[in-house]
Order: sequence, then structure tokens, then C-alpha cells
Amino acid sequence: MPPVETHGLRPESVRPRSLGELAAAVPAIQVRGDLDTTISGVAVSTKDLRPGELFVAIPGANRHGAEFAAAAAAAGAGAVLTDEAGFELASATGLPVLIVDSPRDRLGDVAAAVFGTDVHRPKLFAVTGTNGKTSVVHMIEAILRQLGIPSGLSSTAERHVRDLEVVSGLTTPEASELHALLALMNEAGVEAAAVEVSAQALSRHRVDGVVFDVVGFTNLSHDHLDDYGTMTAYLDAKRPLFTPQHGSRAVVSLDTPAGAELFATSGIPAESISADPAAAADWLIEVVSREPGRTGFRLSRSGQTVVESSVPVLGDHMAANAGLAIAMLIAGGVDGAGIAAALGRDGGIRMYLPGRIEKVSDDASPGVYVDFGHSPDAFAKSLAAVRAVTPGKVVMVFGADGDRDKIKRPDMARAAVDGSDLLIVTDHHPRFEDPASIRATLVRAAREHKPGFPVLEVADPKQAIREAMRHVQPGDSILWAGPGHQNYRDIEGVKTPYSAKAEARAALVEHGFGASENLATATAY
Ligand SMILES: CC(=O)N[C@H]1[C@@H](OP(=O)(O)OP(=O)(O)OC[C@H]2O[C@@H](n3ccc(=O)[nH]c3=O)[C@H](O)[C@@H]2O)O[C@H](CO)[C@@H](O)[C@@H]1O[C@H](C)C(=O)N[C@@H](C)C(=O)N[C@H](CCC(=O)O)C(=O)O
Ligand SMILES: Nc1ncnc2c1ncn2[C@@H]1O[C@H](COP(=O)(O)OP(=O)(O)OP(=O)(O)O)[C@@H](O)[C@H]1O
Repeated sequence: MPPVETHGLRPESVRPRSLGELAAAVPAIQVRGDLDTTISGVAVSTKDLRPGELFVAIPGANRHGAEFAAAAAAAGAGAVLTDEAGFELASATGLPVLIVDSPRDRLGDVAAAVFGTDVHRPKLFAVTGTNGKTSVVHMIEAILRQLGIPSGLSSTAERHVRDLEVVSGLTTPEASELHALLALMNEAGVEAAAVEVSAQALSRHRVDGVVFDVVGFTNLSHDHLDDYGTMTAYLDAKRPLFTPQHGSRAVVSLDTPAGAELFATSGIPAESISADPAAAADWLIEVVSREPGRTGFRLSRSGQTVVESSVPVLGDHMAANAGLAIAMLIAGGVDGAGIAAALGRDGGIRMYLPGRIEKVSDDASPGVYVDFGHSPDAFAKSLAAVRAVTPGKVVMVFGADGDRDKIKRPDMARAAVDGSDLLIVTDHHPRFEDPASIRATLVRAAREHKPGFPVLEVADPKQAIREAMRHVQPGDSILWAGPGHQNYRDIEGVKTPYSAKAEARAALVEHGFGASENLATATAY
């Protein structure tokens, strides 16, 4: 079954809390209204509010959530929590109003108290870093499943509660949604879960009220400077995960300089991992084999192999992700010998990783990989991975996100040129930007970087992948970076249905090549 689209996951039953109880549990809440009013859930948006829930009205980037207080009342909200600025609009609804200095800062604690996740929750693994978060959390979940441990997942691509699969919105849900998800996991008997934590989530208090048993760090490279301005500020945004407020133990990759710094300054007990023997990390991850759809690895500690196995995705960076996933599980008390035995039994990590260097061609055709990479380092790593298994030429197709970090675009173009033999620049999510101007920046940067390098510009991505097909034959490869698992394109705020994987498969067939079976339907292990 493909993942279901839904707004606002909720546990089946929530013990209703009175506002008086809530005010006693969470400091600094003033209640204006009937203390006996009960609430049975928390929502930060009217789009997923249910009757009887507390609507938390937050000042947002565009408007104050209190502007939606009347809509919340009409949807059956039990009360509104807001700040002084939102009080007037909230009280005009006639609902009881709870006032705090900063509703976003209190949201996690309030949601934990209401959903009961302050008392009980699964063993939790959190992963942060610029690239690899989704991959690592999916690997943790896959291994938990192989061990027979009831598991859960929250990633950019999907959220899972055992066998229930739900499409994700944000990488890390708002705190109210996260605690509802954890409560649902409790009800479903989930014993351990992996959660992807973005820098934005930490900056915006989305994991407040959660202390993860093990937190992991993949890497830090150029991205999100639209949000953070400098790489130092970007790293600083990730630091709270490595403090007792959010983590008990850590496993940190030393493979980018930021990892070494984070490891040295971690506020909680930390172990290190690296792909470089010279780093002398606690864990060493080495690649032992490379195939188009599989990478073999050895994970060792103090010179002793702990797990030698494989992951069904291409790339040394994917082996690094697998090493981090296993080291985190072991740091969380899972037996390493048990992991080695389960992976040995199953022929490696058994997983489907949606849209991460996903091979959509069959073995007799040119290799066609659809990837979610959207940063210079992701391009460099994925192109190196594709090159390692491609005897012929490598064609790169990509477009940059509109209304996201503009500074990284020239570096993306340079990384694409450095790693490929032909570059086709196309459109991605223009959002509210002019797509022609995004393409112009990319084409200019690519041509300036390597004059004479073949660069084509094809605005429509459906045509761009078909143009790429005209340049390849078996033995060559195409990497289409950007769209990954996504099933839409964001054009002027409208999400137009679109699947790069489906387009790439169709283009293969039109050019007389074979496409792989659609693995998207084969997720239920
Ligand atoms: C900049 C940012 O984080 N924005 C988030 C924020 O939106 P906002 O502050 O603009 O909200 P707003 O439009 O001003 O509305 C104010 C309030 O009214 C509420 N509202 C709004 C409309 C309505 O009909 N009813 C309603 O109740 C909203 O829920 C919000 O609480 O609150 C919204 C509701 O939760 C989020 O959807 C939205 O994320 C946007 C979509 C976003 O793109 N965020 C990015 C930056 C992000 O967080 N990305 C990271 C991953 C990055 C990565 O690794 O690539 C992530 O974790 O996803
Ligand atoms: N360890 C890694 N180092 C560098 N690049 C990586 C690594 N792992 C994955 N990537 C690249 O980043 C892309 C996104 O991978 P993944 O979704 O796992 O990362 P992410 O951190 O979750 O990103 P996002 O937050 O944007 O979803 C991959 O498709 C690949 O191109």
C-alpha cells in the first residue's frame, strides 16, 4: 500500500485534561476562563484541529495564528493558547484563553502533557545533519524491523507507525504533531522509533519536550544559509540536540569539520564514527563492495568487525549512513551481534529508500537514478557514487529550488560540472521565483566554471529527462537530482502533481530501454 495522505495523526484515545491541570503541569500559563474546561488534544493549525482540542495560536512568519482563532472556535476548539498579542482575537471567540510569553516555546511541554508523552514514549533515535538524515532514520527503522522490534519512523519522506504509512509534510513535524505521533506509537506498541530532526525544527522548538535516547550527526555542508546566514549559525542551530535537553547519548560522524567540532563540544556522552582510518574515531566504516543497487560495508570498533553487511542503495555515503545507523542502535542498547545475525540472515539491510539515489532503470539499460540531493555536497557524493559504477558517461539533470538558499546555486552547478560529462539544467520547484532566472544563474555558473563543458538548458523537466535519454546508451548513467520521492512540483504556491520517478521510467520506455519494477509499491516488509 502506498502511504496515505492525512492531516493530523492522533492517538485513538487521549485522557482529557482540564485547563487547571494543564496550568499546574506547565509553568507560566495564565488561564482566562473556566479552569474545568477539558481538552483532548493540541493543534497548531486549524487545518488539522479536531473538536475539543487546544488551538495554539503562534505568531508565524506571515501572520499571527490568532487570526485563525474564530476558525478554530468554529471547528470546535476547546480553548486557545496564545500570547498577549493574540489575546484580543482569541478572547473574542468566547473560548477560554491561556496566555504565555511565547506559545512556540511552550508548545512542546503542553503537547507532551496533553498526549501523555511526558510519561511514556518509545526508545527514540534522532538524526540531524545537512545530508543523510532521511537515509539514516530509514536504515534504523529497517534494522529494528529485521530484529522484530515494533518500530516507528518520522522522516521527510514518510511517517510510519508499525505498518501504518503516512505522507510527511515538514521534515520534522511541529511539536504538537510530533507528540501526537509519539502517543499513537505508544498505543500501537511501538518500542523504538527514529526521528529526523532538521536545524529548522530545533530553531523552531519542534522537538521540545522530547529527550532522545540516542542522537546522531551525519555531516554539515552548505545549505540553508537563507535561514542561518553563516555556517557557524547553522551548526549552532543543531547544537541543542547534543545537550541533555534533547539527548542522552550521541554518535557523531567526524567526516566533516563541523562533526569534529560538535564531538569535541558535545554536552552529552558521545562516540565518534568516520570513514577515514586516520580520524581514529571510535567506529570505522569502510566500503567493501560497490554495485549499482547495493553497497557493501564493514563497521568496526577498535579494529574488531562488529557488522559486515550491505545496504541496497548506491554510494559510499550510503555506507556511511548505514554505519551511523548501526552505531546509534548499539549506543541505544541494541545488541551488535544480534544486528549482524539479522542482516546476515536477510542478505543485508532490507529496505526501500524512496527517492534517494533510487535506480529506476533495469540492469540492461543505462543506469537512471532519481535523487533528492539539493546541495553541492549531496551532488558531489551522488555523482561520485554513480561514476564508480558507470563505465561510460554520466549525465546530470537538475534544477534548483526557488525561494530557498540562493547562495548555494552556483556551487551546485560547479559540483554538477565537476562530477558529470554532460549537464542538463532544468526547472524544479520554482515557487514564486522566475524559473528562467534560476536556470540562468546555474547555466552561467556552470559555463564559467569549465568553459567548453557541454551544458544544455531545457526548462520543462519532462523534456529534460527525455533529452538526457537521447545522450545515453547502456553503460552510461543519468543522475536526476532534486525531486527524489516527491510527487508534486511547487509552482507559484500550487502543488502540481508530478513524479520524477514516473517520468524517468516513461522516458526510458519511450527510448526503447527498460524501467525497473515500481518499488514504491513494495515497501511493506
Ligand atoms: C518558515 C517556517 O518554518 N514556516 C512554518 C510556519 O509557517 P509560518 O510561520 O509562515 O506560518 P503563517 O503562515 O505565518 O501562519 C501562522 C500560524 O497560523 C496557522 N494557520 C495558518 C493558516 C490556516 O489556515 N490556519 C492556521 O491555523 C499556522 O499553522 C501558523 O501556526 O508554520 C507552518 C505550520 O506549522 C509550517 O508549515 C511552516 O513551514 C514551512 C512550510 C517551511 O517550509 N518550513 C521549512 C523552512 C522547514 O521547516 N524546513 C525543514 C527542513 C529543511 C530541510 O532539511 O531541507 C523542516 O523541518 O521541514
Ligand atoms: N552521508 C551523506 N553525505 C552526503 N550526501 C548525502 C549523504 N546521504 C545522503 N546524501 C545526499 O543527500 C540527499 C538527501 O538524502 P537524505 O534525504 O537522506 O538527506 P536529508 O538530510 O534527510 O535531506 P533533507 O532534509 O533535505 O530531506 C541524497 O539523495 C544524497 O544525494
